[in-house]
Amino acid sequence: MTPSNTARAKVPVTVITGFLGAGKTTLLRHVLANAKGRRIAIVVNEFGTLGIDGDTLRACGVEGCRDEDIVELTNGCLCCTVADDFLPTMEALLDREAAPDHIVIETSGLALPKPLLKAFGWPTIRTRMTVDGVVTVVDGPAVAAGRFADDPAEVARQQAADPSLDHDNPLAEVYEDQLLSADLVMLNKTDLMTPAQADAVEASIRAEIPRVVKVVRATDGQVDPAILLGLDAAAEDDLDARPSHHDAEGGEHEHDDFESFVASIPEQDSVEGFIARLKTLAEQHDILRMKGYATVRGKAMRLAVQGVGSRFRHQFDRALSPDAPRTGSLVVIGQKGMDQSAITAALAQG
Ligand SMILES: Nc1nc2c(ncn2[C@@H]2O[C@H](COP(=O)(O)OP(=O)(O)OP(=O)(O)O)[C@@H](O)[C@H]2O)c(=O)[nH]1
Repeated sequence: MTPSNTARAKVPVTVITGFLGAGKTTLLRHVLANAKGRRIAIVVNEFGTLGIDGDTLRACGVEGCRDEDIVELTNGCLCCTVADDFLPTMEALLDREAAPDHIVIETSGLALPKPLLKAFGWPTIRTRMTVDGVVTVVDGPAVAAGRFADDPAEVARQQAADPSLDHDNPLAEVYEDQLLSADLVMLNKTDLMTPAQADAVEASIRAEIPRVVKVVRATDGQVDPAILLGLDAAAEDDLDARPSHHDAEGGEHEHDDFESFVASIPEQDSVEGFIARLKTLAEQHDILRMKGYATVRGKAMRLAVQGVGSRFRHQFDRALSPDAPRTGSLVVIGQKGMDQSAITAALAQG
């Protein structure tokens, strides 16, 4: 049986990765809205315990996106919970009466894709699925603003002190590992960039990856799914071409460079005042990501809030039941050592 026939006997899996807030869920909603009758199962992995992404997808109201087709794995990165969570989840999807035509896995924004790709070598799933491709979503403006770049002087200083160290910037390591595993890179949020900035970011992406990968530019993940699904990469058999900062450590890695917590939000007086306070908090505490829901005095709808760094989007997304508590919750994700009590106290103000 030729490889492509063998691959056809397997359910194709697309891994969507990319740093916190790059636009993975937004892309996923777009793929689902344009599934063209394909039965797509979704596995959503969250770093925090509040399943915001799964909730966002369920709210998308897309015909091809049934609740039972969305599997949420919260509280930990798939790359660390492969044996406990990931494998049983994938086997359960395959054992369904009507197995999906395609499975799409959205990793957490802090996941390192390579350990996940290795899991597809496990005997129980190796003969039944193949990694059709790894799609890495890049937050273009964040890269343009140097969010993941190392300070060259600092790296030189550290390397002078310890030649084996290439950098210890946890943001850069995660970002680079997510690029190094890619079959296709989606340079997203081009609406927030000049063409020259997008060109520079694309050049930096290509310089980072030691092989030719396709780079597509997008806004709100609006890329034809036919470009993303059907790459036929069999990435599980191509691991050597996808180096990782953590190969040297035997593939083991922790996420103790980052932390997340869920903060309760009392009813807010106004949307404007609430968002302005969130922006200030994100800047003061270098918060990487905030996402969740709030209630606003006099409003019968729930306010969905999404923050990437100090950039926020919000919308009233669904009606609140009259007897629902007038409180909200926000997942806050940052680097280790962020002042959780100060952030919690600031968010506790109405
Ligand atoms: N301006 C702009 N905002 C975008 C674009 N794509 C996504 N966003 C916004 O960026 C925020 C994060 O988008 P998500 O799709 O939730 O990002 P994510 O990668 O799934 O985030 P995590 O799962 O937390 O890592 C949301 O407010 C989106 O509306 C884009 O192309 N342009």
